[in-house]
Amino acid sequence: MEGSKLPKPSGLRPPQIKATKPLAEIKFNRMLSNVAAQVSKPPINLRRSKSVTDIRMLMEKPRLLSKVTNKVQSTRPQTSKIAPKRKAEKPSEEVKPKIVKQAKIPDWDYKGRYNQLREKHIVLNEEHKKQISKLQMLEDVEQKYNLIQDQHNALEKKCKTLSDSNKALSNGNTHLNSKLSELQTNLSIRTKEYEELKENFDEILAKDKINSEKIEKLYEQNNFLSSTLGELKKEFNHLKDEHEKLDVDHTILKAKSNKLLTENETLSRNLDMETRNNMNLSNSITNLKQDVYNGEVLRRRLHNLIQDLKGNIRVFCRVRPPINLEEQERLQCLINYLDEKSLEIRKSRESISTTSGKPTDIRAEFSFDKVFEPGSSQEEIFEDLSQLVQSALDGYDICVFAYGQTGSGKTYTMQGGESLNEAAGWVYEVKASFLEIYNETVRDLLNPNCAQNLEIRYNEGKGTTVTNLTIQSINSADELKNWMMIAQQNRAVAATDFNEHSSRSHAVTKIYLHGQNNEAKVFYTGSINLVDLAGSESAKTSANERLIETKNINKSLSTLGSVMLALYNKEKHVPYRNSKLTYLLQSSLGGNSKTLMVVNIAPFEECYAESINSLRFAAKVKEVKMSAKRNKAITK
Ligand SMILES: Nc1ncnc2c1ncn2[C@@H]1O[C@H](COP(=O)(O)OP(=O)(O)OP(=O)(O)O)[C@@H](O)[C@H]1O
Repeated sequence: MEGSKLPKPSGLRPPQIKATKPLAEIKFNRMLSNVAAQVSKPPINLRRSKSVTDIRMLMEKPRLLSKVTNKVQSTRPQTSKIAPKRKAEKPSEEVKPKIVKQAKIPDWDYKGRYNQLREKHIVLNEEHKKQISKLQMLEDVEQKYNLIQDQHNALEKKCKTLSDSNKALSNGNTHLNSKLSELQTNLSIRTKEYEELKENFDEILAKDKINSEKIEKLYEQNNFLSSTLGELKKEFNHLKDEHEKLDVDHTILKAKSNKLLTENETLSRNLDMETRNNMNLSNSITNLKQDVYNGEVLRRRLHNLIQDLKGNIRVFCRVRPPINLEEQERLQCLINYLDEKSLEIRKSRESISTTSGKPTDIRAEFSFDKVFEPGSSQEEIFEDLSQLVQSALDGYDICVFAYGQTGSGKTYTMQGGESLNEAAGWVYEVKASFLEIYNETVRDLLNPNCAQNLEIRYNEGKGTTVTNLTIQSINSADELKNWMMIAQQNRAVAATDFNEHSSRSHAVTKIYLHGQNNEAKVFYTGSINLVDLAGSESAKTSANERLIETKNINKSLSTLGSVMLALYNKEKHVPYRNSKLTYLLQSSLGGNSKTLMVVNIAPFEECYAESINSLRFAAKVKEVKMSAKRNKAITK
């Protein structure tokens, strides 16, 4: 400053200047060294001094400031709104005066030296100005520094406070840590407990689900039961009403009951008497039943005795009537029915000799067990036949033959009905078989197309049987008739000169009877053979093509006669085996049977010869006597 006020050099020789450093420079240097010494000293109160030495310090301020700022920042929370620190300013190098080394001017050259100094002065003057402005700036900085220092102090205080709080927090933290570990332990225990509880809870949930389902079902049941209960309540009310009514009735009935009880006691006494009477009656019934059975046994014995007395072979004669106008116009024999057992037969009047006036034909008289006139009915025939049926029911084998020439009425007679005796505690099981013998061959009339062989077998104990023969159970007379019709339709039918539908075979209907008396615990087995014989006309009257049939028929019929005769003569050998018919009927023609022969004759004169033959044959049969033995009664 002083330099700027230096006087202008005169034209004189410049004063001698010692070769020492200029004064300003020396001062300046001194100042700098002071500043340096101050800086190295311990901190000072910056406010106290505003000297140039302090300037040096001030130059150092940014560094201190930055240190303080850094400390404050490290203690201060990040959210502090303090303005960002200013960039520390390095001590400017421009402070040092830039002295250009110049060529050494000789001491004597004052002017030169003056100029040189002048230049230096100018430079230093400028430098001074700069330093002044910088000083000004430093003063500002100082103010700021003071402000910052205050802030720093405040911050330090705060920092201390914070440190204290930090310590307190640290202590708290330790406490909290111990608490935390405690809590963690608790937490693990609680977690375990929680897991257990969770498991329990899950179990409970599962149970709850099941229970919910059960509850739903129970709800449904409850609803159903509620509705049922409602209905039951209604019913209950209804029943209650009825119960009340019944109560009333009950009272009335009780009164009646008491009355009846009294009556009952009286009746009870009477009943005891009745029971005693009933027991007496029951005993009487048992005795009577026994009497009935004994009477039945006696009746059977007597019946059989009568049948025996009548003869085991009985012969009926039946004369059939002309059945239509044409037959009525035909010439007829003269038949006199002498009584119910005999008849006389002869040719019509036209046969009487015109010369002698005496009949030219043979006059014949026959006696039988019964003679049935043309007007007699099936019922009349059956009335007599039924005695034999009764014998069959009593355990005898019965054989009923219808003998006679073709068209004489054999089949008609055999088709008569029958009734079964179910009286006196007897129950009968009836079966039937139907067969025919045609040209010595046996055929099942219920199974005419049967391919199997039907063979007749005779067994001494069992009687005669036919292999593969159909034996049909019969439940009523109508059923039997029905089967008989079927069998009749299946018979071999062939036309003959005498009867268009004449049968050319022997038909045997066998009815098997099994009688059982459950009270007496006995049963009998008997049978009825209804034999519809083939026509008995002689061979000469038959058509040629039927000759073989006729021969077979006549052979079997003559064998039948021979068998009868042998039985009549009590011959040892009876020729049953000579024909299928006699072989089949062996057990029914022998000693253990009762036989009825119905000889049928036609009333026509042209049949006279055959009628005489038939009547003679029947008369012979009538002579045969047999002693029939009843099948043994089997007691259960
Ligand atoms: N007592 C009777 N009353 C009424 N009609 C009868 C009587 N007997 C037989 N007839 C009738 O005479 C006819 C011949 O009778 P039926 O066929 O019974 O003879 P048949 O001797 O059995 O002959 P065949 O040997 O050819 O079998 C039949 O039309 C039958 O109805």
